[in-house]
Amino acid sequence: MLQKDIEEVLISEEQLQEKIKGLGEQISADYQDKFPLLVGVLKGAMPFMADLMKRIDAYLEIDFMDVTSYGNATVSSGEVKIVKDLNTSVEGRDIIIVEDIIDSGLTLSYLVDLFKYRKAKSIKIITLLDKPSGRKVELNADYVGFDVPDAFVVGYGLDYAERYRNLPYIGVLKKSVYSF
Ligand SMILES: O=P(O)(O)OC[C@H]1O[C@H](OP(=O)(O)OP(=O)(O)O)[C@H](O)[C@@H]1O
Ligand code: HPA
Ligand SMILES: [Mg+2]
Repeated sequence: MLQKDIEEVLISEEQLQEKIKGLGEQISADYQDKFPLLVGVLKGAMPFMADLMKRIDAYLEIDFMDVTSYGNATVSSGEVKIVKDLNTSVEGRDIIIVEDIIDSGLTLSYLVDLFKYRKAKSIKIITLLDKPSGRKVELNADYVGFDVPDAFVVGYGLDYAERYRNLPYIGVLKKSVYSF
């Protein structure tokens, strides 16, 4: 049913799980002697966060922030709004921000500045997808799953107008779905 709106499957369910296993192993090794706080950025990062945390073999805590800047559009409004803040203090903590995608970079640069201001001890970024062609501010992740081309992608947490988050793979949306 949903598949009729998809132009092309970019990353299959199997490819996603294989990559996430590898990312989990890297983080396990890097944080063996630490006690990181994983901050999932809602709503998009929810499936990635759930799968990733199960692949990390280290003591950790999780928390979530809900920020939004796209609304129902395919380009960022440029204004990042906090819809829900953390319940946990970040002061003195090793923070790992967990994102589904870096596109313009505006969401993450806002969060990195916020956590610096709140005196985090260290801040690292893990993103499942990176779209370098979309960047409006300079920003690089410490751990990246896959680079994606200059197209609006959906699935595995990523939405268009709140839909398609429940697709189990990453796909490119048909242009006819959002330009009419
Ligand atoms: O690098 P950027 O251009 O800032 O784009 C990336 C952000 O945009 C999307 O979130 P969105 O604001 O759509 O909220 P959502 O996760 O609830 O869909 C996505 O999930 C990232 O958080
Ligand atoms: O390509 C995208 N798809 C879904 N959400 C997004 N948020 C930024 N870029 C994207
Ligand atoms: Mg969105």
